[in-house]
Amino acid sequence: MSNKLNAVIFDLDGTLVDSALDLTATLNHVLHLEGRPQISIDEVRHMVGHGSRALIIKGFDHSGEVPPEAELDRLQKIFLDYYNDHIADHTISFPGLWEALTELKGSGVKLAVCTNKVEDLSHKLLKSLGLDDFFCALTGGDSFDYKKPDPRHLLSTLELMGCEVDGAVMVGDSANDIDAARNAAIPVIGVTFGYTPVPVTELSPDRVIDHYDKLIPALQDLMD
Ligand SMILES: O=C(O)COP(=O)(O)O
Ligand SMILES: [Mg+2]
Repeated sequence: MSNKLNAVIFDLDGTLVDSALDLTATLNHVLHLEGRPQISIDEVRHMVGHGSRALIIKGFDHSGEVPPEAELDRLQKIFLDYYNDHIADHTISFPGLWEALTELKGSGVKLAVCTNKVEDLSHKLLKSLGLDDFFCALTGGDSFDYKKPDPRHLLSTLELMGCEVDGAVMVGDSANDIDAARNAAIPVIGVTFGYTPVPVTELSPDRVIDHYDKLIPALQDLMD
């Protein structure tokens, strides 16, 4: 790998932002409308990362039958409408993120977001949190016919950034991020504060950080 860092691609939920409260409230809104019991934030934390439809399926599976596809279409629409209105009620960026992004961008590294969340809503969330200006590209779960863990999701994001695999690093919280990066031959940093049913260390990312003040040292370490 080149020893010059050119691009850092971040996952969104559980990596850049702590969105579990708003995702839980949205899922509970849909469950309530369907007469299902509510679900706790700790359970939802283990269900995020595969997009809203997967979250709805896991949420319903938790208390009984998963609705058929046509019903899921209707429920996903309700979910996305409600989430659109509550996307940043409680969602915040993780500590130290702002400082790390400022330093990276200031040193000429291109930054992007690659998430399985819907692209429009991801833009809206970053804008609501004042983070959108840091990123030169954002791709979502509906941007292409493929999404993480498919490596093409990362490779297409890099293409939009005008960057090569060489000199790029992925930062993520779950297996989808680590698998996508591995399959794209991009080194990956795992964050311990995100949403994953298994500890991120068990997924064997190239480096692990527990706070954004460790990001730049970890990136430098990877480039050595
Ligand atoms: O599950 C989602 O909606 C998105 O999750 P991600 O940002 O971690 O890819
Ligand atoms: Mg994530």
